[in-house]
Amino acid sequence: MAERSWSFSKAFRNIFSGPALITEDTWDDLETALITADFGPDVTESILDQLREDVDRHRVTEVKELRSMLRDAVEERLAKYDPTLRLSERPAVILVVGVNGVGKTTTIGKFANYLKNFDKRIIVGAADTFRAAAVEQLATWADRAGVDIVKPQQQGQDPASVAFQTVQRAIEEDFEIAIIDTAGRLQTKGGLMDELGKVRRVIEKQAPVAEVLLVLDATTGQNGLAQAEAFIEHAGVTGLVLTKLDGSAKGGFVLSVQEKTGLPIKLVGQGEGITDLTGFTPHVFAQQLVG
Ligand SMILES: Nc1nc2c(ncn2[C@@H]2O[C@H](COP(=O)(O)OP(=O)(O)OP(=O)(O)O)[C@@H](O)[C@H]2O)c(=O)[nH]1
Repeated sequence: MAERSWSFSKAFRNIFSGPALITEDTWDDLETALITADFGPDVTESILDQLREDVDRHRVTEVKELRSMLRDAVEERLAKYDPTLRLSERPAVILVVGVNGVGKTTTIGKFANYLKNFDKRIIVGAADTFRAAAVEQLATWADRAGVDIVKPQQQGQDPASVAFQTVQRAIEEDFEIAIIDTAGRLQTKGGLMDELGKVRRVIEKQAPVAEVLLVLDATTGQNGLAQAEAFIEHAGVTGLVLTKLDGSAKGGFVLSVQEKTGLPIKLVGQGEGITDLTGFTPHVFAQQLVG
């Protein structure tokens, strides 16, 4: 398996190249490595406490044993959150939200393509109506994925009306899943949330919202999280999508973002291609992260 940019194994290799027995230096090195990988101070401390306890209890003395212990600790923490997408409603309406440029439109294209592999009938809605380019970008992705799209009739049309029309078409024409793109610009927090609130209310006249997915750019780490705070507080987010993990050196963000937000990661983007999106599997992820 190719080593990923965010994998922790390089840092771990450095720890391995030191003495074979666990010393205070080992713990210092491990702490530095965890912080560098953006686990954040709280998660780092908590993992170290847990490992020290386990090392004492099981009388572990060798550095190499720490690796599998760390892998298990990371997996156990990742698995506390349920990554299952709730798509059983008909239609299952998914709202995709997040700040500018995090990869919402790209994610929708990849996600539509991924769902098509399960023989689902998908429609996407371009409710980011302020930028003509945003609508065209989604149309290109819809085309690539081979799914239908509802576009605004004119630029600047009320996003809620595009969302309404998307869900209406889904119901009338038996689409199983409707994925709605929303504007990413960070206006005043109030304006943005009013707009999203309206989109939601209008959808709910016809069908419940199955998922509100908040897209986060993994390369921005903890900063990106601060920017997305308004969505987490007000948009009724049900799950996270981490994009651009392929360009990130900070795999620890994956764990700290779940613990900080209390929200499960449901999808992971690792590239710009249409197949570069996967579901989130704690076991696989912990394996790739720790090595
Ligand atoms: N490397 C990499 N690039 C990505 C990934 N996801 C998205 N991108 C790139 O990120 C850039 C922004 O993606 P968009 O999908 O336009 O982002 P957006 O959130 O819809 O942007 P706005 O509509 O402006 O809010 C594009 O150049 C994408 O190709 C990913 O997983 N990996």
